[in-house]
Amino acid sequence: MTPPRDAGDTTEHDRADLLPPGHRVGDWAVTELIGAGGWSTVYAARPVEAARSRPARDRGDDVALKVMPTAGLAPRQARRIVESARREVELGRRAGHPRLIGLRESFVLSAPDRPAVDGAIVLVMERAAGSLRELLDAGVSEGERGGLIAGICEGLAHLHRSGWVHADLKPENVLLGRDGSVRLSDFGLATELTGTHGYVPPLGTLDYLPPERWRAPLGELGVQVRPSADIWALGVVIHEVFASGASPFPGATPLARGAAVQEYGEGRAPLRMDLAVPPFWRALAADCLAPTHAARAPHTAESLLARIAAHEGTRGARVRGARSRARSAVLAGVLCAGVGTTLWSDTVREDGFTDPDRAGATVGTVRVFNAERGCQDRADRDPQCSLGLAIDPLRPYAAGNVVPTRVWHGDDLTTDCRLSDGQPVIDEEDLQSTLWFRVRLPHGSAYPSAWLPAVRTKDRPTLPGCPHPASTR
Ligand SMILES: Nc1ncnc2c1ncn2[C@@H]1O[C@H](COP(=O)(O)OP(=O)(O)OP(=O)(O)O)[C@@H](O)[C@H]1O
Repeated sequence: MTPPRDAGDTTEHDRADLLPPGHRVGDWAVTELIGAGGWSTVYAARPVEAARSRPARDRGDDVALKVMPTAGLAPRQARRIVESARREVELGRRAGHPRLIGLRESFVLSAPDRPAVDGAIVLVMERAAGSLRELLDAGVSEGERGGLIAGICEGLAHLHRSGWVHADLKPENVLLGRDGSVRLSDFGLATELTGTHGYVPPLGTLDYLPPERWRAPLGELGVQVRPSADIWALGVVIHEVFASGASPFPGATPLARGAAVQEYGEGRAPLRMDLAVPPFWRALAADCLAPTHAARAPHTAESLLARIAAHEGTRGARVRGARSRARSAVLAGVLCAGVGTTLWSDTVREDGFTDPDRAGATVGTVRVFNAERGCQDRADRDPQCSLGLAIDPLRPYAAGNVVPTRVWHGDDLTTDCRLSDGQPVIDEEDLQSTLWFRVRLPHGSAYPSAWLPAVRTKDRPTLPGCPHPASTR
């Protein structure tokens, strides 16, 4: 919960705030420091009685104490802390769920001997074994990743169903039980929706703010947020889980990455995900990271969860089927070896695409160019190096507007016309073009033809202009 104008890191705490092991806080005795955020310090603690009578290894009743000091703060800051605690307590009371960290009680600490924490607000929470941030730092195993993301989605789906927006989703706030199960935490910014929006103070963690938050006006009630803001943050987290903690947005600092988010949001830069993110999760993250609220809104936590369930359900079957497919692929490779590299040069058209055999018809070839480093030398048609072809060249070139058929660097596509005033597309080298080529797809494809943006090829064959397509928007 860091002010957006900060660098996104938590501030250093005054050491006088820190409570030593054994210090009594209400009915609890501090056992160790867990960590500190911008406005609070979190300690592990156990019930005072148990601290005296039970062996250290018995941690069944361990709790986490979130201590939010108010002493010495300006009245506005103190009000902010009180408001943040109120939100946490309210949400804990009304929207409890196995995927949300449990809140046991809250009270104001009386500690006249320690003025730094006297009057602090204390939340007594279920203690988690760690956070997703710690797991990312240590390295998440491949087998854990899907389950973690599904757990986060379950928590978000419950929050959104209950009419709340978390508004500060990030790996520090994804806590993990001893069994690895997910518990969302830190509801200090969570807000209840009134209609389609909720309002939050102008705080948050820069790396997880969607493009629209960077220009959101600050009204009397705060800044407007919608559930799609949590979905954006989820997209960043998915990327981090699969790309060793790396953000999908380039930049050495949270502010620089924030600038990259804004460029992307304004259509001035493409979304560039790490190649380590597997295709299914890449597509899911891309939907979460749709640049506008409107494009993101169809991707609810519920719908993402359903997609994950279907994917995880078929994963076992796919792994089992992979061996036999690998055998078939070897056979297919042998059979195709003499065919050459021009794809889909067979005749036929049902859809208005020019029949190359027709007298006088003009067709050309465009060779696919993938500017992404590491993808040009690969011959294995790795899905992570594949490029999409648009369904509609008048709509944004993004997930949701691409045909299922993928293409790779070096593929030759047959094209019969060019459209000069399609949707502008910017490539990885910041070249922008509104030129598109209509290309034909192989028999049996879901669409008979699709559109290649000119930034994805170096070729400029002489072709007639395409009849202007009616947008499918
Ligand atoms: N119930 C809990 N059990 C175990 N660890 C917790 C618990 N609650 C918070 N933590 C950990 O304590 C640390 C501090 O949490 P806190 O909520 O104060 O700040 P933050 O989320 O890191 O930052 P900020 O709130 O300023 O955005 C975090 O690393 C968090 O993972």
